[in-house]
Amino acid sequence: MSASPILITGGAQRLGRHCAERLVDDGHPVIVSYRRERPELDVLRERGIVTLLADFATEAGILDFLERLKKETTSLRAIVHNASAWAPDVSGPEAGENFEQLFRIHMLAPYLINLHARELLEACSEPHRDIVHLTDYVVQKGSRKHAAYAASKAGLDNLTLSFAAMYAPAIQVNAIAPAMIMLNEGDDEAYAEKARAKSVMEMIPGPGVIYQSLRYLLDNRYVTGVTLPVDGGRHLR
Ligand SMILES: NC(=O)C1=CN([C@@H]2O[C@H](COP(=O)(O)OP(=O)(O)OC[C@H]3O[C@@H](n4cnc5c(N)ncnc54)[C@H](OP(=O)(O)O)[C@@H]3O)[C@@H](O)[C@H]2O)C=CC1
Ligand SMILES: Nc1nc2c(c(=O)[nH]1)N=C([C@H](O)[C@@H](O)CO)CN2
Repeated sequence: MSASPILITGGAQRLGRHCAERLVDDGHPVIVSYRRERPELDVLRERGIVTLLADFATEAGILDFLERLKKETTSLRAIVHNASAWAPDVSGPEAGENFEQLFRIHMLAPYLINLHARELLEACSEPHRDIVHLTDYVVQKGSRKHAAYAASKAGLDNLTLSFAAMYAPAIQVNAIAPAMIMLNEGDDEAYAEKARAKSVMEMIPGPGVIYQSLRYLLDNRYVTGVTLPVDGGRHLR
């Protein structure tokens, strides 16, 4: 019997892409969802990664993705909810739509995918099945410029508890809460220096630390309903 794939949403770039490639290196079949076509996706396809188009900005987009996911596979080893928009708050008439879009990407998509793909996880013949939510350190603290983003990630963090209780013991459900893992294009040295100074580890570690955390959750048989902070000790500053 062939191994069940691991689904990573928003896996075309940065942390999701790094995890997808490392999982393939470790021998796992992988499915990634992507929103925008780009040449880098061909590199993933050449490595055997299945790529599925998905836009979680609308409920229809989420349900359409689920339909195509079920045509692609009959089982899943794990789901990693990584897709995200780090959209700043806006004022004026677009504020409500911005909030609702972040709610759909960070909360409604994981909620509906967890509900509708439960049967795929239960069909996995391996002993471990996992759901992992990528949240954010700001869930604890709020954010002056990304309040809607932080609130929707806080909702995702809370869903970790409910799904962990609902799906135990068959499926473990946990969250990873990162802070400053990778700079964005256009961030300058002054921004990087400020970012490094926010944690006691004083570094910008890169995506390897997220893969290590994901690997830990995938391999562990007794951890569920927890949020694993990966933030360089922000609370100690
Ligand atoms: N990077 C960091 O330092 C930190 C990251 N995190 C969290 O870790 C996770 C990964 O971070 P990072 O790699 O930086 O994330 P990115 O900002 O690179 O986003 C990941 C993917 O989400 C996809 N996405 C965005 N909007 C939608 C949508 N409407 N529908 C479907 N997919 C969408 C994008 O797809 P496409 O590219 O195809 O448009 C993108 O590739 C995220 O959940 C993030 O919030 C938390 C704290 C710090
Ligand atoms: N979806 C995303 N979420 C976050 C990103 C990002 O690029 N995409 N970036 C951050 C920052 O690195 C932040 O941790 C430091 O300013 C947070 N979330």
